[in-house]
Amino acid sequence: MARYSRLPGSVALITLHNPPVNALSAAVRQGIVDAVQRALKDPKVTSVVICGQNGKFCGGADIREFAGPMSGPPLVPMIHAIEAVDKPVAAAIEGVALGGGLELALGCHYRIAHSKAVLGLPEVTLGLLPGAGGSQRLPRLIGLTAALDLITTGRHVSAAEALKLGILDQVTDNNAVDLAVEFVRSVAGQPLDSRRLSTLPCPCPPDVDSLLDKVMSKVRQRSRGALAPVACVQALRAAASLPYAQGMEKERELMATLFNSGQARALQYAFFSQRVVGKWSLPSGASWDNSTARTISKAAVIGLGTMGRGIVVALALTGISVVAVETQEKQLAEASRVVPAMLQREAGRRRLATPPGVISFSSNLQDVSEVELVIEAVFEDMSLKLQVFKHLASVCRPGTLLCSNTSGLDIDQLAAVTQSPGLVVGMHFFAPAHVMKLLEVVYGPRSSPEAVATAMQLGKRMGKVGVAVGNCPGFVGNRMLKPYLEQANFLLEEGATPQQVDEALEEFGFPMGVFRMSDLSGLDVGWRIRKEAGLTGPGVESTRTRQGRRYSPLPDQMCEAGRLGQKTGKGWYQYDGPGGRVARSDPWVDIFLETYRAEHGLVARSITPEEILERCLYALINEGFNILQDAVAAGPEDIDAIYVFGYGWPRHRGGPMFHAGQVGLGRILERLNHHHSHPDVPHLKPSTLLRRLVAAGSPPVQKWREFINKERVHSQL
Ligand SMILES: CCCCCCCCCCCCC[C@H](O)CC(=O)SCCNC(=O)CCNC(=O)[C@H](O)C(C)(C)COP(=O)(O)OP(=O)(O)OC[C@H]1O[C@@H](n2cnc3c(N)ncnc32)[C@H](O)[C@@H]1OP(=O)(O)O
Repeated sequence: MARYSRLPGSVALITLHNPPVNALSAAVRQGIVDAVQRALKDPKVTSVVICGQNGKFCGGADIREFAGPMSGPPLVPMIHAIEAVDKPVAAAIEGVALGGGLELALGCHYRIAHSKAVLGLPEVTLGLLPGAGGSQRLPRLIGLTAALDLITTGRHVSAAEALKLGILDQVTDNNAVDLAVEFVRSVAGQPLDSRRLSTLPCPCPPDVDSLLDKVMSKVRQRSRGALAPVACVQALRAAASLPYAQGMEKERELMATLFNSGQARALQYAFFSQRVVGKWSLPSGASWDNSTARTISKAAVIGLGTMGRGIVVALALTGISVVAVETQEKQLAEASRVVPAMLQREAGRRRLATPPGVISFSSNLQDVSEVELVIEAVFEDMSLKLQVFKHLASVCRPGTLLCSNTSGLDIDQLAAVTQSPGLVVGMHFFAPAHVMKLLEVVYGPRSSPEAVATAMQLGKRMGKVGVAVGNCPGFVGNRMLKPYLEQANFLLEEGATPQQVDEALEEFGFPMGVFRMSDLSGLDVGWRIRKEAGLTGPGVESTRTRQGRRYSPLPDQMCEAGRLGQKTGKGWYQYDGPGGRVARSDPWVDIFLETYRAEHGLVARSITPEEILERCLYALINEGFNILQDAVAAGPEDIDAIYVFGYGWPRHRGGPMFHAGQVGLGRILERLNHHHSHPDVPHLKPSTLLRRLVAAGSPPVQKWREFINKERVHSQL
């Protein structure tokens, strides 16, 4: 709703009230329409201020309402009516003015903000465009070029930047509502024509068409199949070339297309998933709202390889003092040189002042004795990690939280060598750790709620999307990756090339196909894991069946040939020397595959992109169902957030589990059954949970959590 009050004198104050972010629900819109009418009719009112309750102007249209039928007064005419008022109307912006919130402010004649306010039109991130006049008013206010940047990226800007761009008229460190009231009083009675943005021309550079074409091709390249960024450019083209009314018609048309698209539903689901995972719970019943996190001010990172360096930077950026330990002198010297530069670069990218002197480097593990939390990031080797944990247990003061950045080893085994297993959790970062948003917080059977809460809160401080997951080999992300990689290798055996597989996945929306990705991360990573698991190495027979399952030795043979990926200049592709980044197909790989197939009596067949997607993605999705069944992830949102934020799953496809729902669970089951019955692809046995969901009529993804809990109570899973 919106509250109306008449301030002493002649100013009407309209306060939006819809906690927590004053989203423009039907009731709020109705409240605004009524309040504006009242202000118009009251002859004593000469000017109006619109503000938001609790220091937040407005977080935009109420996204939850998008799922149902529209009700209440529509936003577009409401904002038009405000712009048409013949008494000055100012928006007093505190906290946020985002999406429809900023569009409402653009309909006002003046905008005054607190210096800490944040503004933006992030609709593109929800699969939409600013559909309440924002695509037409903003370029008229700040010019086409700046509007293209803000609207196609959806980025938030500070009040200072908004003032510079011309979005705001004034910024204050004091009370923005008081200033707005004072301001509208001072301009009461002055002509408003030049303040009505819809009546202004759109400032454009002389080469407007070439600018729009350039932005369009950039956006198409960056968005990998996402519709909204393209529609945003089309709407801005309309703003640049058409009168306002026709531009609004185009905005409405584009919005209608987007609004009904599966992509908008997927992106809105992704928005809420990100928030759902923050409300974690453990099988024990401990959860985000009944567990207390410790506030960490001093931490240590052990091991300064690529991961450790990134973690040090991520911690330092939050202002935490970090002891960075590396026992190998050469590695320590390099890290001491490289990490401060990384910190400075990342602080610059985030427009932050570099936190001075918060990192101290050491080669001595004793130096971590005073910290409150340690993150171990040594080489992925269990015996080494056990050694480090034993040492930490003896060096750290009692009560120190001990975390491991392992990407899939047993957290419980590490906890067992310490005196306080309750204070051990996994904090699995993704490379580069200071950039990638995902953090898997891994709890073992003995991890305390306090340890999980602390790791989750620390993740949030670092700007990560933390997802609490159970302890099993590979946790969630890497466990699902295994069957995906396996199918990709099987496809090579059956006749596909690495390029064909990668093209199908990139066309789907992944930034990189599976083989380009393997080349980037290094083929030896998986090789080492397979050797540890006894799947390959000296003494293991070179067959296509290992440990009772179909196995492809192709990646092992690549490693044996010294083709470890980008770092050796050769992998599934060839590069311009070691460290090269541009992948080119390599005839060597074609011959290698042909020879391999001949040796094993395999006849290459033609494989369609559809089969590639089904085999790779349905394998991954099927493992997702197994993970839900095993309660390693609390709900599909957890898996989807992990894949969107850590594994390059295209956000406009929501995540693997959401995608399964979009494709249809019945269809996924049918295709898994089909491939499973194929004599050479036995791995794709559909999960029990998937079968039970289909049997229950394929409920929507939002209902799966409840379904799983019920099934568990009735011991059906
Ligand atoms: C049928 C054919 C029709 C065709 C024509 C259609 C025409 C339709 C015309 C519609 C016009 C639309 C106009 C407009 O352009 C569209 C929009 O405005 S879309 C919304 C844009 N806004 C945003 O994207 C902002 C989203 N929110 C945030 O970024 C953040 O929440 C925040 C505001 C920065 C605050 O961050 P935090 O403090 O960290 O808090 P949280 O993020 O945890 O949020 C707290 C709580 O609030 C919920 N929430 C946040 N924003 C919204 C919102 N806009 N609507 C609903 N709910 C919101 C969030 O989910 C959290 O909820 P909780 O998890 O606590 O339950």
